[in-house]
Amino acid sequence: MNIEARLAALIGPAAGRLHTARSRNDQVATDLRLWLRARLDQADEACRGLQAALIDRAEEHVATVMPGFTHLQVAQPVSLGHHLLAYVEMIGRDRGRLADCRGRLNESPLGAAALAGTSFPIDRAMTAELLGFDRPSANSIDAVSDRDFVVEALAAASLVAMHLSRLAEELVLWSSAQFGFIALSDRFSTGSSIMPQKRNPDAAELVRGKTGRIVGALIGVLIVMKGLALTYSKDMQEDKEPLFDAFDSLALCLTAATGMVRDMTVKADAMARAAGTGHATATDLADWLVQKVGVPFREAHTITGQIVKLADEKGCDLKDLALADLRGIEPRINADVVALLDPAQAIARRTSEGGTAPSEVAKQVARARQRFL
Ligand SMILES: N/C(=N\CCC[C@H](N)C(=O)O)N[C@@H](CC(=O)O)C(=O)O
Repeated sequence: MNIEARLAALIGPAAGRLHTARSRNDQVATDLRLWLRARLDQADEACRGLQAALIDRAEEHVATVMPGFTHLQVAQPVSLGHHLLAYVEMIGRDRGRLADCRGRLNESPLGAAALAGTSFPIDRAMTAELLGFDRPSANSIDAVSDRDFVVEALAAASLVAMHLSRLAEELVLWSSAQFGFIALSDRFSTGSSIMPQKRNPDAAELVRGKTGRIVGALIGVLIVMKGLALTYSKDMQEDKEPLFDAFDSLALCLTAATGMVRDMTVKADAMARAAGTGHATATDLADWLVQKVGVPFREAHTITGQIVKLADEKGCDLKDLALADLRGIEPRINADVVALLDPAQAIARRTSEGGTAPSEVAKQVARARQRFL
């Protein structure tokens, strides 16, 4: 209506012809699809940038040993590069979802008019093509009624944000004094107004926090839409604020995550030390007992459990026990086991496809570059 008024001021009554065969109902549905299409493309590009940063850092740290966790308890040693590539896969699926959403939303509602179509002899295929849509929408009532493309985009954005939030949580943990695995750069951390020693991982915390906003936007639009009889109702105007906010927040989060990954200093020594605690190679000992001594896995599990208990009593890690201590519990253990318990050797053995051995992670890096960049 504003454009029409401005045109009237410029060219006079002929401006009144502009709205022929149109309604705000098909116009707003068209404009929103055009806007969202551009933002989905930007989000995809930003995801690709994050993948590039993760792949570069993974390549640098193919053989950097760190503890892998389950239940946030030390589980088995892994390669840091392997861990970072896990996020590359997640963001890769996110990009697939953004692309699926783009494909489905790229139909032109223009010409649906208010809801029933129009008696004017318009060419919907021509306007669809001029606006870069794949085709005109098939049903004029559907064209002005639904905002499922908004919900779908917000769902895809929520999944990206959820992945970024998990990455951010790890950066928060890893940069703490207790972990000491990384240092975030000054660009992405701040001091405290009162405690001079502090470096707070603000940017990572904000990524985690903004994820709540983005998921909130998804739930908000779903709730707006769920009770609306067809076709257009003014309630649908409430889709804009959460949608715009969510995509602004997502862009910020992707920029911050990419910067943090590129800038972070990896403290490989601290990671290696941590991988040598928590008896991270206990599974390797149990597997050796199965493979070399021939005991059933359950018995190997029990023997290894007794050895772990002994290490706890002595206040050391499993890998630091003397051979005599190991043999005191299981006499069939021999000197081969000493090297076996080294975390670096533990990762090197896990050569199964997609596994954590540096040789395998190097292959994953090369494949990820081909698939995503
Ligand atoms: N008021 C209205 N549509 C407004 C759509 C734009 C709105 N700002 C939005 O974002 O949904 N619909 C009228 C038709 C019209 O004004 O074209 C109706 O269906 O009665």
